[in-house]
Amino acid sequence: MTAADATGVTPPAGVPVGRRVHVRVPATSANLGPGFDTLGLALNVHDELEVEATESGVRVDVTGVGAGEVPTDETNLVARALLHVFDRVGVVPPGIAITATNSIPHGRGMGSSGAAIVEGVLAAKGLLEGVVDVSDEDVLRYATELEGHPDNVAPAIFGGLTIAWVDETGPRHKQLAVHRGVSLLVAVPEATMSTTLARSLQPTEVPHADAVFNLSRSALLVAALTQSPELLLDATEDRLHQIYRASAMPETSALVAALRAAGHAAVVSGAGPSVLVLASDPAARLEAARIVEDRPEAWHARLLAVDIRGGTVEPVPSTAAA
Ligand SMILES: Nc1ncnc2c1ncn2[C@@H]1O[C@H](COP(=O)(O)OP(=O)(O)OP(=O)(O)O)[C@@H](O)[C@H]1O
Ligand SMILES: N[C@@H](CCO)C(=O)O
Repeated sequence: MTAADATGVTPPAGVPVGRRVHVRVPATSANLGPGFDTLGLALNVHDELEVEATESGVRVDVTGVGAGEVPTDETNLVARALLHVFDRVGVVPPGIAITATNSIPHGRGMGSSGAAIVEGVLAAKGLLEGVVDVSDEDVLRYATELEGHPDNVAPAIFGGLTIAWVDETGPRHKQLAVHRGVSLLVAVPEATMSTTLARSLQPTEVPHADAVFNLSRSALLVAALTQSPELLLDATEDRLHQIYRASAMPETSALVAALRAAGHAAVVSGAGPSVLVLASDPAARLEAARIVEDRPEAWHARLLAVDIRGGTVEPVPSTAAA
């Protein structure tokens, strides 16, 4: 039983020490050309982690991407997201031990920060099972509060293609299945690009004609990705973000231009510097991969698929003797 505090309000019971959850979250590619801060696609590259409620403190062990680079205390982005949820639901957090095995490249435009945030939020949801209900809509809300825009976190949570928007109630989403003819290529460079830097290059106002241009292309893109892949080249044109960021990533800009000149629907993936190609058939994807490999710069051409499952959290049975 939980005792009432001095105000007479009964605080929620805490999370039992020893409870463990397993979390798996996909990489994402946001914007998809014209859908700035709106469209996103989940990719079949995943971070996985185990999170345990402990007596005290926050400890993070990282294997794979980010090992030796990201913080291993409560300032780690996954830990921050987890603690944010406890704060929002008004439950005192237990100690936390996070063991992460990461595969999503950082700062490349494959949604690593959005994935890390969703990892922390889903871990909190799993640890809070039976204590406080955290719905899928809450997961989207808490993740967007930290990421600042919903276009990466929505596909990381729900999988597939997502349209995300924000109204007076908070972030919302619609998930869609991608046409089976669409195949994906992501060209990943050595260089990184911080999303914060990329966003600082955006103007606060754009010409009305450019806004109309992007409205038409983003509406068309939803049709192209779900029904009519032959329209992908026209549907991935953009005037709202890529031109403003091009000077910060000239090699990305040159690769997008070369691929598009050869008829491939290439766009900057997220805030860059990776390039996403939405190919309308597997042969076109291989031709695009050859263009990527022929560039003078070092690009890693990754043939990927759409993740349709989205982020998951599962309880890990206790190994302690009953
Ligand atoms: N698994 C993780 N654990 C801890 N910190 C992470 C993790 N993944 C990403 N980060 C943090 O997020 C930063 C990258 O975020 P940033 O938004 O700049 O790029 P991105 O999310 O990879 O790309 P984009 O938003 O364009 O898709 C990393 O440098 C690191 O500080
Ligand atoms: N919509 C975001 C995606 C990257 O986080 C941007 O382009 O800034």
